[in-house]
Amino acid sequence: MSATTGPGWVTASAPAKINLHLGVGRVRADGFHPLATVYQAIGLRDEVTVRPAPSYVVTVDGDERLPLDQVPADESNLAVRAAQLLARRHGVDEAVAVHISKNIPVAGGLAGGSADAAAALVACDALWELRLAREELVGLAAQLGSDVPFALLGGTAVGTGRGEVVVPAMAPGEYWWVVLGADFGLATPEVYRQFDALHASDQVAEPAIPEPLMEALRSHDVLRLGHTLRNDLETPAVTLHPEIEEMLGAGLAGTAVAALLSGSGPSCLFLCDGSGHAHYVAGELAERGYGPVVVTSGPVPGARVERIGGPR
Ligand SMILES: C[C@](O)(CO)[C@H](O)COP(=O)(O)OP(=O)(O)OC[C@H]1O[C@@H](n2ccc(N)nc2=O)[C@H](O)[C@@H]1O
Ligand SMILES: Nc1ncnc2c1ncn2[C@@H]1O[C@H](COP(=O)(O)OP(=O)(O)OP(=O)(O)O)[C@@H](O)[C@H]1O
Repeated sequence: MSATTGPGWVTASAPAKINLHLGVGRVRADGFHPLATVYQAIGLRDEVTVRPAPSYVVTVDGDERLPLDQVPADESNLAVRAAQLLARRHGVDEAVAVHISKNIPVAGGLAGGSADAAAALVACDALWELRLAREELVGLAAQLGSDVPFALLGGTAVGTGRGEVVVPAMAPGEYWWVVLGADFGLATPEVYRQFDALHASDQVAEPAIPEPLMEALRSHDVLRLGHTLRNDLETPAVTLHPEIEEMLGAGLAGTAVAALLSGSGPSCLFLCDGSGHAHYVAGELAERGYGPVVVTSGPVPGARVERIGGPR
């Protein structure tokens, strides 16, 4: 199929994700770790625009505080891989130019590449007028990366398997977060390898979702949620980069309800009691020279079409 009608371009957005709980089990035979995680999509988001082009190309702009030159500008970019996978599966022989407007820290543990892939899937679905069911897109998403299905779903959700099996969770109300970026990145596989090294001689329990956390979410109890946040990758990440410990402590000294490493790091998250409190904590961090700092809230919806231009 090569479309000659339809939209001229499509822009989709995709949110960053955080893990309110990241329980990690012993590495599986396929090299992935079994997870029991609770994801939340937050307001910090990238936008991905696709338009027909003679070949696959990618351009990037966005928040100038980010190392935008570290986002791959070739076919290794996860958004391009998403577009190519969708085209291959549905017999589309048209290539697209992909433009990413980036706000999510790169290699920061906030699943920015996964967000871009999810946005590219929904944008290309609209551009090529495929109108696929969400479940079909979720199936493709899982082939692109463990975090990509959640980037499509959004909200608050429980993730199992290697993180790709996602089920919405009951979590009414909103939560306010301060996201503190680092001036270095962390490679996810390296952090998982460090987890393995630290647990080489332990019994690693099967990961499970803690009921007190789910109860705190159901009753929208911010203080209780703060007591139940946990990330099994925090110690491995701190072992690799001890300065993360200082970053986490800085938010707590700034009176955050709780501090947590985001995913595989190095971004740090501070749970706050409302918008005013979050802006206060962010101000405290910035005053002490920490940054970049972003105030955001969650949950928000997953990847979705924002604007459509055209016709061709
Ligand atoms: C840390 C998290 O962000 C938490 O949500 C994810 O587990 C990472 O998900 P992701 O970046 O989408 O990861 P993938 O692209 O699927 O895998 C990249 C690499 O991370 C490691 N990996 C990932 C997921 C998982 N459950 N176990 C792993 O060990 C593997 O070395 C894998 O080769
Ligand atoms: N669209 C993209 N945006 C950012 N990085 C990308 C993208 N596509 C591929 N990458 C590569 O993926 C690596 C990880 O980037 P990403 O920003 O997704 O990290 P992350 O948030 O730590 O990932 P995760 O939390 O999913 O493990 C980058 O170093 C980069 O080389």
